[in-house]
Amino acid sequence: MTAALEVRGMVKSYGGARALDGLDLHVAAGEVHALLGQNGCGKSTLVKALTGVHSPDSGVATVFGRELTYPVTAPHTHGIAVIHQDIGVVDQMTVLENLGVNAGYGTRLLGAVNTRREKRVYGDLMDRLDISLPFDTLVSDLAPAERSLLAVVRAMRLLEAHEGAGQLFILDEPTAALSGGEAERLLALMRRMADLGAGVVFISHRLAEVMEVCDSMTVVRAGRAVATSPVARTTREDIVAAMLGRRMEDFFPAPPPEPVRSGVNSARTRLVVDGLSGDVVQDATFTVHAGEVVGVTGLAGMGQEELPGLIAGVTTPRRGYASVDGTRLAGRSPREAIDATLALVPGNRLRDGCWIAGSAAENLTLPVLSRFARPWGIDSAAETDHAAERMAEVGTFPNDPRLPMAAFSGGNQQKVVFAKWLQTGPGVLLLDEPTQGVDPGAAHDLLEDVVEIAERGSAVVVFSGDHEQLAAICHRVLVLHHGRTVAEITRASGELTEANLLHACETPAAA
Ligand SMILES: Nc1ncnc2c1ncn2[C@@H]1O[C@H](COP(=O)(O)OP(=O)(O)OP(=O)(O)O)[C@@H](O)[C@H]1O
Repeated sequence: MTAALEVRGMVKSYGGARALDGLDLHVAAGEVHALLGQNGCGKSTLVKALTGVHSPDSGVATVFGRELTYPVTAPHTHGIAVIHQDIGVVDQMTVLENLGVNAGYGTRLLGAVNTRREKRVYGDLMDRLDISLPFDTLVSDLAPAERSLLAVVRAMRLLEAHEGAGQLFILDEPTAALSGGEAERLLALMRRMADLGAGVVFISHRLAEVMEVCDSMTVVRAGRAVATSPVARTTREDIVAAMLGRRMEDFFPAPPPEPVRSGVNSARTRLVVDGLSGDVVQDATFTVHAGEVVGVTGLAGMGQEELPGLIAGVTTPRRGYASVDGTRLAGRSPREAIDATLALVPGNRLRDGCWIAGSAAENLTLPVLSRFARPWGIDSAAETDHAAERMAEVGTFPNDPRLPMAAFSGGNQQKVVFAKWLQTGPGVLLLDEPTQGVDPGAAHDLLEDVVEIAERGSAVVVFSGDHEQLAAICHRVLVLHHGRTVAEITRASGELTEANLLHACETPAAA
C-alpha cells in the first residue's frame, strides 16, 4: 500500500529536552491512523515539524513518496493539511465566505469571485465527502461539528488545487470539544476521506472513538514510537498500557460515598442555584451538598456551556441567583464568587484559563499571590517552590514552574490550571470539561483529585459532554435541553449509565 506518510528517526529538542527522540511512523494511504500518547509525548511537535512551525534536528519525512525539505514551507503544496481543534473559521462570515477565505481560485485578475462556479465546485466536493453545509448560513449558526466539517472541506479544496500531490490530513484532537453525536459526524467524515484515498492521522485522547474509526495506531512515549498495530488487534487497556508504561485497572475513580441529602444527619447544602436564567439557560434550579459530585450535560448549545459562567458571575444572569454556603451572589463579578470560596476551572483553557506568556508559577499562584507578598515585594523563591509542589500533585510534566505556559503541552497546561484552583480549597468547585485534551492516565489522576476534594467536603459540579466520565464519577447528573433541566439521573436508581445519559440528551421527551 502507498505510504501517505513515512517518518524515520525524527529528533527534535527544545533546549536540552528531547521532545522527539528518533520517532518512526508509517501511515498508509486510505487508512485512518491514530497517533496516541500521554500529554507531552511529542505528538504536536511532530505536527509542527511537518508543517514548518519548526524544523526537526534530524530525521526524514516522506509524504506520498516525496521527501520533505526543512523548514517546510506551504505544507499544502506537499499535500499536507492540519485541522486543529481551534479550527480558524470566522463566526461572522457565511459558510461560503469562509470557504473563499484562502481560495483565490474563483477570481480573475481584479475580477469578482465567480460565486456560482465556486458553489458548484464545493457542492461536488461535499457530495464526494457525503456531507452538506448550507452555503449562506453564518458560521456562528452552525453546529460545532459542522465547523470542523467546513474546515475539512476548505482544506481539501486547497489540496486539490495542487494536482499530483496526495492528501495527508492530520486532525489534532478535532473531537475534544464535541459531544457524542456531534463527534460521530466528524468520525464519519474521516472514514470517508480515507475511503477516497487520503491518509488520515487522528490525534486523540478519546480512545472509544479511536477504536471505532481507526484502522491502525501508533503509540508514542517520550518521543519514540513504542507500539504500532492494527486497531482490530488491540484493546483500549493495551493502548493505555503502552502509553503509560503501566497497566491501568480503572479508567475512572469511583465517586466518594454518597452523602445523605435530607434528614437530621444530612450533609450541608453548599451550592444553591435558584431560577437561574441566561441567554440559553432557563430557570436552572438545584442544590449541591458537601461531598456530592453532580454532573450537568446536554447536547451542544443546550445550556451546559453557559451555566458555569452564570453561577460564577462571569456572565450576569437575567434572572435567579446562586448562593454559596448561604451567601447569595449578586452574579456580577467572578471576584465575589471567589471570595465566597467558589472556584471555576474553565473549559477553554486558552481563552479563559491561562496567561500563555506567563510562567506556570505566575499562572498557578495568581489566586494566592498575597501569601508570597513580603515587605520588599514578592518572594519568588517561595512562590516557585509552592508552584512546584502543586504541579507535582497533579503530575505536570515537565515539573518546572519557571517555564512559560507556552512551553507545556496542551494537557499539561490544563493540569496547571487545575492545580491553580484546587489549591484554594474551594467550598464549591465547578469544572467545565475538566479533562478535555488530557490523556487517560492524567485524566484518572485529575478526577481522583476531584473525588478527594469532594470527600473533604466540597460540593463539586462537573459540566461535560463526556457521558462515560459523568456516569463513572457522579452521584447524579442533570440533563439540559434548550436550557431547561429535563432529567435527573441518579446513581442510586442504578440508571446512571453512559447509554442512558446519551438517550436522555437526544430524546429528552422520553427521559
Ligand atoms: N516551545 C517549547 N519550548 C520548550 N519545550 C516545549 C515547547 N513546545 C513543546 N515543548 C515540550 O516538548 C514536549 C512535547 O510536547 P508536545 O506539545 O509535542 O506534546 P503532545 O504529545 O502534543 O501533548 P498533548 O497531548 O498534551 O497535546 C513536552 O515536554 C513539552 O513541554
